[in-house]
Amino acid sequence: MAMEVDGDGVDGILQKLLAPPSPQSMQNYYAELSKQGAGAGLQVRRMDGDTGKGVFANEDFEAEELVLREPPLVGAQHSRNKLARRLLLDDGSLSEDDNANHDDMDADGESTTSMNDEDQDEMEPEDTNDIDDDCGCSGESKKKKKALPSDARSALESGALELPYSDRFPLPDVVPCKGGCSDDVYCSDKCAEAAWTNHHSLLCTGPSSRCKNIDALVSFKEFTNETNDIFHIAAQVIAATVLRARKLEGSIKCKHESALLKAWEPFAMGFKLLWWETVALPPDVDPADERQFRDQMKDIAAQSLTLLKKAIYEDKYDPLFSLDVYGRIIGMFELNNLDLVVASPVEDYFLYIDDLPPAAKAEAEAYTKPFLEALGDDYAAYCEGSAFYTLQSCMNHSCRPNARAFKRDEDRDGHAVLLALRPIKKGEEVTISYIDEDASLEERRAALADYAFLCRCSRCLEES
Ligand SMILES: C[S@@+](CC[C@H](N)C(=O)[O-])C[C@H]1O[C@@H](n2cnc3c(N)ncnc32)[C@H](O)[C@@H]1O
Repeated sequence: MAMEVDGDGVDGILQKLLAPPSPQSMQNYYAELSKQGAGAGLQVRRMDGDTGKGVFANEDFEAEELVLREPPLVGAQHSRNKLARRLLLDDGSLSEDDNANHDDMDADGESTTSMNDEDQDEMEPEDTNDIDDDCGCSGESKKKKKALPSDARSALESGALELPYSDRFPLPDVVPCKGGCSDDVYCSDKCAEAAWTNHHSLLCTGPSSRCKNIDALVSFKEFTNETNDIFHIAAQVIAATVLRARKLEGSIKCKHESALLKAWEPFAMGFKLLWWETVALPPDVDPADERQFRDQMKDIAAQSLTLLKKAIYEDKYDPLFSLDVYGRIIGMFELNNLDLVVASPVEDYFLYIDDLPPAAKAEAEAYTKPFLEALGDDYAAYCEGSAFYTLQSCMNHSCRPNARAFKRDEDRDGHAVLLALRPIKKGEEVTISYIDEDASLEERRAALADYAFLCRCSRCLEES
């Protein structure tokens, strides 16, 4: 059945989905966000020249003052991190509970954020604020592990053994997915409900899923895990748009086109370039093979889209499922996302034991040592993912930034948190650094190549 269109035809709607938002719609959208309390004290404005839009202070901020705290629009834990954690659990970890809550970015838990530019082969977190770069990710364990004696594991599981001082480290509840899949778990019913309503009901592989072809969805997820996590996020964007468009049609009798465009609005605001044309050429690819490399990336994206379409395609929203839109969603994420790192409560527990006075430590370690040996370096495994934030993603880079992403003690969830690095005056642009700004001009330029622009900040202009 052909798509029922309201007037512009399928190509016209596709063009509207791909077009940058008009200054008026942008102003209305961000003003509405601000009314809802997001980014009060900030204003998004189009910049002079070709830098697109930027974020400006609408009030004075003191040094170290909170500039922005906002929830993610979409995000996911890296599948490699998830799989590694599952292996870790099978391998005899303390309890499945330590994996709770972090599979979804709305979850509670201590986390750090940083601008992310990782490629499919580079899963290292960069610049994770208050956590060392050597993150001890469970996928990269160095210390040799020792199998956990089975009696120790079963004693813990049956409740016969309680680890010393563990009552001081209450682990969050694990809320399973509403649809019955085992792909995701949540920290609360609210969190599970929000993900279900937003995107997960269409992307769930469990018995109550609203996806019409679960086998295809499973194939899509397997393909994504093997190739690039970014496709999980692109699927979330598409599913969220479809679900919102359906709701809008139901509630205000919007025709398909208007419902689709309205549902797409939050993503329409994001800065978008075609992913395969934007990614920086990896150092091991000969520049002479650049075209071939980009075509390969495009081909992988096309394969993943074919699988996703088999699972959740709706002909009335056909333009949303085009390769052009898919490539720009991925490009938007690649250029704008933040890394999110959630520290494991298991690490806090072992550090606490390590810090006990000698006698108490020796007594506690009689119980904890086999568990620590079974975990190896993974005792400190973080939950890592990345997410897209509406306002933070509008912030331009500066090699002399006046704000930075940082988690304070009270920021124990997946929100992006930005603090002023120095006093910021009303009317001044708020900027963050996407890279390590302590590097030389040449190194900074090389690092920013991943973001596909030549920096025109005041420092680069001075130094060049
Ligand atoms: C995360 S977005 C920032 C918001 C963006 N200006 C917009 O219109 O949505 C990153 C993009 O903004 C532009 N940009 C950010 N910082 C810049 C800078 N210092 N110099 C030149 N362009 C910059 C580049 O095009 C970059 O790819």
